[in-house]
Amino acid sequence: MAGYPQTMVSLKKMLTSLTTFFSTAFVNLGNEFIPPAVRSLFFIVVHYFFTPQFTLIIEETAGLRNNQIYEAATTYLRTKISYSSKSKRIKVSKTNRQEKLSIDIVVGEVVIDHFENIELKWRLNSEKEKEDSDPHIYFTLAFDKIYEKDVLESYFPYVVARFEQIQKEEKERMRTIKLYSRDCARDRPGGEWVSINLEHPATFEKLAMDPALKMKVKDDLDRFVRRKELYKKVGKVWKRGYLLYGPPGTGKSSLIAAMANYLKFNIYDLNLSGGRYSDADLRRTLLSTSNRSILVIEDIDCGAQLEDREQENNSDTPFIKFTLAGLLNMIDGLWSSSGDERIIVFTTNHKDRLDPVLLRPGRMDVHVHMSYCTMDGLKILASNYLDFNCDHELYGHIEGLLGNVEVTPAEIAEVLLKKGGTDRCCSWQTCRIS
Ligand SMILES: Nc1ncnc2c1ncn2[C@@H]1O[C@H](COP(=O)(O)OP(=O)(O)OP(=O)(O)O)[C@@H](O)[C@H]1O
Repeated sequence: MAGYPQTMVSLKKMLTSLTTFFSTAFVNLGNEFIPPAVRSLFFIVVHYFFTPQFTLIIEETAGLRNNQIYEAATTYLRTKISYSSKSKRIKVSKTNRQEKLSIDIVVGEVVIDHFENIELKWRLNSEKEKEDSDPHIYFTLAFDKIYEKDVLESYFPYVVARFEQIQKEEKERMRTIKLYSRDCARDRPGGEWVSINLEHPATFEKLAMDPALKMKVKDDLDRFVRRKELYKKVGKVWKRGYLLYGPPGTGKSSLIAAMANYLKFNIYDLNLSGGRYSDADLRRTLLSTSNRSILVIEDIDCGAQLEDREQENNSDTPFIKFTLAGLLNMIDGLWSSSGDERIIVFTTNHKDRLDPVLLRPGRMDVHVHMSYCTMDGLKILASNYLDFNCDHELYGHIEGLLGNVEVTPAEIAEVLLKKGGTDRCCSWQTCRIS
């Protein structure tokens, strides 16, 4: 209470004592005679009149710098506006780059927030010193005086933390995902990473694959990104390996794009058959990938370029052909010192050709079988390409056909792409799986 005038302290004590006295007396005397509804009304009135309110003023700047609380409140209160019954007007806007409407508090409006059991009334104010001067905009925050310490020591840090979290999420949403591949035209053996923006529209929702498997992959990714502390605790490199296997055209590349879009991770596409790498080249290549990324090594069964380590005789530079196991050991070694939140995805059309040692957990933790099209997959494709979302009389017939033929989602997508856009119902009737 240091810094408060003595009269304020006495006033506070008196009001608090009065509140306590009236409440106790009322409880003791009234419990038997007064109906509960009247009793609660009494408590509201007592609380309203006898608990002193305290108001804080939060200006836009603190000296020459921005006031962090003001900035945090502006963002934080947007998440509270719709819940506040007191707001009669809100500001709404949307630019053509925004997906959603953004809403803002309007000058003069009150936004109510609750923190633990404290009710907090925010109000945005505007004042002009002179007719032609710029308006002075500031927040006031009113609450019961008894919670002063809680507001200053717990509520404000909470608002700032929420603001930082919202900002982080916003940044993640806006992040452009890059697809890196090797530019082998450069002088260096193995080339350099060059990037383009990944504009692959694949999402988990649009992928034609077994719904349970899709959910399993999504859950696994969620668990992986949440478990930073656990990986640290058990001394494991924070990485996860996926093996996607299945015939060509079943959506392995599409799944990788969906994973990148979902996690907002960049993709590094390492085509080992396209470059000639010495040990040092490969190490440099891997070290120049960033955290929060997916390293893709496609078609790992195409072993011609991944035979046993051997040195080529006809060159001064020791170019080396790698075994996959050698490459993975190198990755483990490098990432154990510099890699965080890394995903490595291998694809193959022939899982059976891979050395079982490579398939063990820790190397390839999750095996995902991308299969020929099933009825569930077909319905998703029909919805993607024809906006067709209900059952169709032909579905029974198609299900029978799918049981007898092996057709990839890519093949079906191709047919639907040709048919889509015209008369949808008619085109659906004429799609044939042959
Ligand atoms: N499961 C799927 N869901 C939705 N679309 C798919 C699926 N599989 C294939 N497609 C469509 O077919 C195209 C080719 O598929 P994709 O390249 O993902 O297959 P892949 O299994 O990676 O083939 P490959 O083994 O030849 O690389 C995709 O761009 C997409 O339009």
